[in-house]
Amino acid sequence: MHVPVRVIRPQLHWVASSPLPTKHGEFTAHVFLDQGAEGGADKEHVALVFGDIDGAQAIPVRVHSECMTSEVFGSLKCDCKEQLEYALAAVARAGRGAVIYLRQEGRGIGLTNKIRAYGLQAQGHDTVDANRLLGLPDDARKYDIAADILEFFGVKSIHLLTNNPEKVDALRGLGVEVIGRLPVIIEPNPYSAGYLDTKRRRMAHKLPRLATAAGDAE
Ligand SMILES: Nc1nc2c(ncn2[C@@H]2O[C@H](COP(=O)(O)OP(=O)(O)OP(=O)(O)O)[C@@H](O)[C@H]2O)c(=O)[nH]1
Ligand SMILES: [Zn+2]
Repeated sequence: MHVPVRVIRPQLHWVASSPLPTKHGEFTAHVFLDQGAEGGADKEHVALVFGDIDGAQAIPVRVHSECMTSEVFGSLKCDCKEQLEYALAAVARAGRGAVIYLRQEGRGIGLTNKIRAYGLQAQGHDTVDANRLLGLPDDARKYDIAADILEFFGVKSIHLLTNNPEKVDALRGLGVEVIGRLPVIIEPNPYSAGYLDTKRRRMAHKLPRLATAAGDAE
């Protein structure tokens, strides 16, 4: 059987797609093979597309970063899984849009380092200081592949589902026309409250101020 592959750029290929029914409706899952990943390992990024987005303007798009701990294991330490669910529902409700799922676990430092950082957080350090104690950047993510994927689909302009203004700036810097930002606010729980507050205070995320600082040890 001939398996079609489309080259987006030398180390980024569209390699597969299929309808994917979800509890939010039927998406089409597209897989993009990234052979430019640092350390040599290939990465498979996913775009979940709802409706016809070719040439689309002002559609809702979420550029989401992998978080195995919450999305697979149900960790309560962060809001990632609920943000992902929220975004899928919002895109389906809008009738067209996309969720781009990038395999940059732990804000790009990888699972091993994220778990090391969690170990430091368990000793009382916040999410920013934990990364720094490991000699790692606060945020090591890149969004060039998301920009390439949007261009591949012919998307003209988007509303970005995020609380992170740096993500908006990064995508704009890569040539994506981001018309506006749609907040993705998830109610904190006792384990995530300190983390979300740190994102508000130290990472400039547009999040509501905490009523109390309870659970602040992250
Ligand atoms: N290094 C590190 N990464 C974390 C931690 N908690 C969650 N992450 C990762 O953070 C990434 C998500 O980034 P966030 O800062 O939650 O949110 P964002 O994507 O910048 O902003 P939103 O678009 O509003 O979600 C995922 O890759 C998670 O695995 C942590 O304590 N340390
Ligand atoms: Zn998370």
